This record gives sequence, structure tokens and C-alpha cells, in this order.
Amino acid sequence: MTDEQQATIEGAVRQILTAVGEDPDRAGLVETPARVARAYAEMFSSLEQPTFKDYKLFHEEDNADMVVVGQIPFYSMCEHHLLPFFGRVSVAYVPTNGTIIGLSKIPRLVDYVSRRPTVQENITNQVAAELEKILKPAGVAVSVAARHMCMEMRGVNKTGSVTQTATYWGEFKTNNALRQEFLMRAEHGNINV
Ligand SMILES: Nc1nc2c(ncn2[C@@H]2O[C@H](COP(=O)(O)OP(=O)(O)OP(=O)(O)O)[C@@H](O)[C@H]2O)c(=O)[nH]1
Ligand SMILES: [Zn+2]
Repeated sequence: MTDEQQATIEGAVRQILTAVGEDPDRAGLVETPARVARAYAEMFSSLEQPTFKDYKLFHEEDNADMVVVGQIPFYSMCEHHLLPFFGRVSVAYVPTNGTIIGLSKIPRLVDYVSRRPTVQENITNQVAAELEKILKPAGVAVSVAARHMCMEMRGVNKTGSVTQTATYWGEFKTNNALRQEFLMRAEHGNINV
């Protein structure tokens, strides 16, 4: 984020503080606008990268087994209220032609789609869409469970409610047993390894 963008955020945060009845010059708040600007730069950092490029592919002959990376934590900001929503993403794909992706790149992809104002459905679909584009796999499954602060600390005030979304592409769409295996391995399998 540029210095100019940071300065704009600082000015806006100062205005918000004043508008809600605070004194932005009191000791506890003087540095707050700059802190918020730095926090936004971090939380919305993927807006600066138009495409996800941070991945590596490998080719392993004959590997056609489903790969599952379960329970990846994520934090994002809902685009309706700019309040946090956070939870876990589980991802699986079935390789074609032995093409596999570096494992750490899947959590990096989750961060990439999360670090912007968005909604849970977009995180779910964008992880699947990127993997589809990068790997051309036989199938992709993404399941997301999250808590939304806009439903907990305001509005309907339903503390602890969990929103679940999922998308299934390719083989996961047609093969019910594969979907069940994904859910079992992602949500319950070998959590304590
Ligand atoms: N589908 C979806 N909705 C979301 C997500 N995050 C927040 N929302 C919803 O966005 C909606 C915005 O509705 P509005 O009626 O415009 O906003 P509001 O008056 O603040 O609504 P309440 O939260 O019901 O008080 C709310 O129903 C939120 O629960 C998300 O990730 N996905
Ligand atoms: Zn919201």
C-alpha cells in the first residue's frame, strides 16, 4: 500500500473517531489512525496482487489419489460491515497426469482469497476456481466453516453460530463416496497427528 493510501485511511479513521464522539487527540488514540492503516494494509494486502502466482507444481508419475489439506485457519473481513469473519477451510483435489501442488501453497491461496473485503461464498468458490485453473485436476472440493462477527457482536447477536459453505467440482460432484471421504478426512480424520 502506498504512503498516500495509508494517509487517506488515517484521515478517514480520524473522522470516524470524531463522528462517534471520541477525541482523536487523546493519548490512547493519537496513534490509532496510523495503526488502523497498517492493519488494513495487512488485512487487505491481496488487493495489490491481481492474480495468485505464489505456487509451485510438481509432477509425480501415476499419482491419482485425492490430496486433502484440512482445517486451514483463515481470517477475513465481511464486505457488508467490514467486520471480521474467521474459521477453517478444508481443501481436496484429485490430480490428473500426476500434477500436484506444493502443499503450503494451498494455505497461501486461502490467505490470498481472504485478505480483502469479501463474503464466505466467494472464499469457498475462489479457492476452488484457482485450484481448477492452476492444476486442471479431476476434481476439487472446498468446505468452509466460519463465525461472522457481524452476526455475533451486533445485528442478530447470535453468538457462536457457525456458517457452513462448500463447493464440489469434477469428480466430487458426481462421486458421492469421494465427497463423503473428503468430509470424513477433512473434518474428523487424524486431527491429532
Ligand atoms: N451470504 C453472506 N452474507 C453475509 C456474509 N457476511 C455477512 N453477510 C450478511 O450480509 C447481510 C447484509 O444485510 P443488510 O440488511 O444489508 O445489512 P444489516 O442491516 O446490517 O443486516 P443485519 O446483519 O441483519 O442487521 C446480512 O444478512 C449479513 O448477515 C457472508 O459471508 N455471506
Ligand atoms: Zn457482515
